[in-house]
Amino acid sequence: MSSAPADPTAELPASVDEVYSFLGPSGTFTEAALAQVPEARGKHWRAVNNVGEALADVVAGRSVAAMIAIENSIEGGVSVAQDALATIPGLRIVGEYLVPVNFVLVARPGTTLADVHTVNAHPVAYAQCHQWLDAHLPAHGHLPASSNVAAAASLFEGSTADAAIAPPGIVDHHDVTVLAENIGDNPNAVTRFVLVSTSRSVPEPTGADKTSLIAELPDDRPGSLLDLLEQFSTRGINLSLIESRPIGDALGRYRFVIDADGHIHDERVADALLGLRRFSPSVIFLGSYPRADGVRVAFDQRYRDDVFTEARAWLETLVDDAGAGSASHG
Ligand SMILES: O=C(O)C(=O)C[C@]1(C(=O)O)C=C[C@@H](O)C=C1
Repeated sequence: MSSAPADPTAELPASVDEVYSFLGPSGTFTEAALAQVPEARGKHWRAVNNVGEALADVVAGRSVAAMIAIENSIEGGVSVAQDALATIPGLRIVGEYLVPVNFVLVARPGTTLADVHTVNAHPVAYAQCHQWLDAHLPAHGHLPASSNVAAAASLFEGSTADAAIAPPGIVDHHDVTVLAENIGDNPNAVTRFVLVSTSRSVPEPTGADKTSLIAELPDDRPGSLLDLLEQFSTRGINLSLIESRPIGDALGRYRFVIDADGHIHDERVADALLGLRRFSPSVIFLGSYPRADGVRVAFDQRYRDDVFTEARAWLETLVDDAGAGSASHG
């Protein structure tokens, strides 16, 4: 699945810049996402057990960056990742990667579908295979796993599960029997991954960029969410994602996870951030980075950089005039 599979026995490199953390073991979709990062090629890939451990590596300086799943086209946002980005200070998204995901049902050799009572699977993968499971194993039980590859590996490590949901490439890693192929509800499912670091330097704008933010509403009143959305709509900014997550301190309190088209170095995006900052009690800037699909989203020409610059120059003219005691009304 990946060009540079992790080698857990490899010696730890001298510098932390050489280490990338990812959800292991080798063969996961997360590893396939890391394989898309040119800077990670030839470096040490540290396989960890969950998103929290991957991000803790970055915060503690054990790795330069961590690859984490953030959104699936069927399941939506990966809540554990969204919540971690909202609560762990200092994290920045520096890249976005897409991996098509499809799944097989595997078992120990000799097992048939009729023998399967319990299925081991990562919760995000499990949620993408409901239709097939309901149709073919309506009475099965689910045993959660830390990753899809870990689910398959556990079949040989004393797991009580009879089968596991895994990536098709699992046959290269374990001596499993494939009981069924393409068991995902949607053959075109895609998972979006992000590379997270603590670097304060923002990737250069490419013209096809995304800005990720997490913001809270100032108060619980009619129109509050509309006020938040207006910060973007009045600057001609499209949102590709907006999801609510409970803040966790009381019922009915939410924070909003937002992906906006554009880069913080785009005048319209910077201006929306200023508006958001004035309005919201908590704005987390998670980063501006190139879109994985490279799509340059069209926007209304009234929100071009030079239109903002020209308007600011006009404002400065007014201030100069006023200072000289001859305010212009032009
Ligand atoms: O990377 C893997 O293979 C995983 O098991 C994790 C994960 C996820 O966390 O969303 C990745 C992609 C799939 O959508 C399902 C599970």
